[in-house]
Amino acid sequence: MLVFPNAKLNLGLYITGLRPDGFRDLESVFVPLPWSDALEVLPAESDSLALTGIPIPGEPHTNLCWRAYELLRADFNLSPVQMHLHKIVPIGAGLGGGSADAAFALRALNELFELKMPPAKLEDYARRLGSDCAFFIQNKPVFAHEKGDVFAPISLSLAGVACKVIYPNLHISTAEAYARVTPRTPRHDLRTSLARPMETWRDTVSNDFEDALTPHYPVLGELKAALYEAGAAYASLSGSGSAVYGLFPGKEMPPSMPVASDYLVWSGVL
Ligand SMILES: C[C@](O)(CO)[C@H](O)COP(=O)(O)OP(=O)(O)OC[C@H]1O[C@@H](n2ccc(N)nc2=O)[C@H](O)[C@@H]1O
Ligand SMILES: Nc1ncnc2c1ncn2[C@@H]1O[C@H](COP(=O)(O)OP(=O)(O)OP(=O)(O)O)[C@@H](O)[C@H]1O
Repeated sequence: MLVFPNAKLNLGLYITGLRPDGFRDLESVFVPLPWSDALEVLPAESDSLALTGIPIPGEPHTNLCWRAYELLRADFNLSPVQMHLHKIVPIGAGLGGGSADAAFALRALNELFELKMPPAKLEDYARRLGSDCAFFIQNKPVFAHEKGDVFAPISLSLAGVACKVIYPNLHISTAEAYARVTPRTPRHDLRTSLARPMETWRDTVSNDFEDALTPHYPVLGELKAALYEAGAAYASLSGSGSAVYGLFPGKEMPPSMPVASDYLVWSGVL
């Protein structure tokens, strides 16, 4: 079975409190971004995991796809599998790429072994692998709160909007990013702000990681300014960075922009 784990963007992200377990409470809207890895999962004589594409730090058995398989194997009688992950989505980017691999592995194994788990059950497994993972089980725009793994439906859709995402070849660790932010009450209600025209989001929709990280990584501010300069109606850091995106509604494609040769860029329509 071949699946294509896609990335996500965060529209607004507010870190609202510190939880007793040391994690933060947050509020954000997640939307799928069609920048994808490729993951093949097949029944096999013996277990194996092949990794190609962008190198992933860590031992293969700690890869989130493999951890997804081990999580299910602890509860179900699964035969060996061979997995092949071709990594395309940049790592440490705030795009949830590793989390998507884990969630798509759970979904693929559910189908392959006919486990018949409903989405809510798959989300429970996904939460055990990372805060971002559960989003990718249903993979549609949602308002996320608590640890970012509890969802409420939202009517917003960015379908058809031109978008550019720029990864400035900078790995920002999620834990490091959270450590730099002091939780606070959001200045604006996120869902109310997002219901207004996109041109107003610049003044009312923000990502708390941006204020905390930009002084340490000025390139984040420079990319955001360049996206506005190129005509974006809204531009922001995604998640804990370092990817920065711009939205260009009404355009068939985002404008071309010169960037350094070691940056990774996704341009397309959501
Ligand atoms: C920044 C976001 O991408 C926004 O969507 C996510 O919150 C990150 O989710 P993730 O990469 O799946 O993160 P996890 O693997 O669960 O956690 C990595 C580290 O981030 C911090 N963390 C994560 C989520 C959260 N709600 N509070 C936290 O404080 C913790 O220090 C944790 O050890
Ligand atoms: N399939 C995978 N893809 C990416 N990272 C993985 C994967 N499996 C395990 N990891 C580990 O997770 C770390 C990346 O986590 P990190 O949270 O920084 O990035 P991410 O999952 O790509 O996206 P985000 O920045 O949105 O959380 C890597 O350093 C690697 O050790």
